[in-house]
Amino acid sequence: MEFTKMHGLGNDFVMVNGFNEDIADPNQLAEAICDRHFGVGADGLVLILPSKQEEADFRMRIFNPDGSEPEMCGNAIRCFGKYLYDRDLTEKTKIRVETLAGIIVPELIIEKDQVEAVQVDMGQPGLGSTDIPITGVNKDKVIKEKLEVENEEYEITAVSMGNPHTVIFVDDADDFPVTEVGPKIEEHPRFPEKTNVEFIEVMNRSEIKMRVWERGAGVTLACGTGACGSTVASILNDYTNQKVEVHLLGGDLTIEWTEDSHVYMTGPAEEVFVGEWIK
Ligand SMILES: N[C@@H](CCC[C@H](N)C(=O)O)C(=O)O
Repeated sequence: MEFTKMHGLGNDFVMVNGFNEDIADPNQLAEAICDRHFGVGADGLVLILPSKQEEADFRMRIFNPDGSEPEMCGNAIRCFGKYLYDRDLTEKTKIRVETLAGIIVPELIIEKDQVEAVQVDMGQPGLGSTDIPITGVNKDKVIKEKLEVENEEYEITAVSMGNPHTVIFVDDADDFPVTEVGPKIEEHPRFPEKTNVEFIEVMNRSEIKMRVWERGAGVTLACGTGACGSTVASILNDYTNQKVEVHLLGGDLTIEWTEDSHVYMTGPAEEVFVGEWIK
């Protein structure tokens, strides 16, 4: 099976062209191929597929390293756009991609026939408690909600970008024990579908610093949907303006929540190598 290794700000993916390859068990393949010791090593397996819906050009499926299938991945969809363009699989630069979070639209920013960056219309965030979903509260916005975790109480803001995000504002993101607190919140019983967890330090009204614990993946260098969810959470709490530079361990993303209530994400996508999986 031929694959391509790509990344968006160090959030790395094994990309497989499902037009050519028949993947019988993608959940199992994701666990094996994402393993950093016995596999290729990645934060996710991404399948490039024909769309099932007429309104979409292609379909993206993404699998976490634990084999679970999330609804969406922001860094992967930028890689998805670059993959299609570089292999002449489309002439479009604005591509409608079917995902479990609905149709998402990456737009390629091309300079000298190279994909320099990708701006993605990530759609409208879900703000209600049933959108996230989170139990024990019935509200149209989940802001400054108390969450008991063992003997600690955290104040959370929760946002859905198709997938669930729980945002905690901290004084010092670099110093925060992400690997200790992240998994406890990911698996907290109030999140029936588990959750991604973002730890956010607000630097000023147009910059935030983010560290993330991803559902099904653990610590990653960047999370696109997480950067979008965290920007929306920062705006809901009136900590920032509508357009924010998000500083992640792997680099920066520009996120804007515009008046049409859609979230736009702009950032890079890189190809690293191609290979053959022989297992
Ligand atoms: N890294 C991704 C998000 C991948 C899915 C996530 N782990 C989940 O389970 O929801 C991104 O860039 O958005």
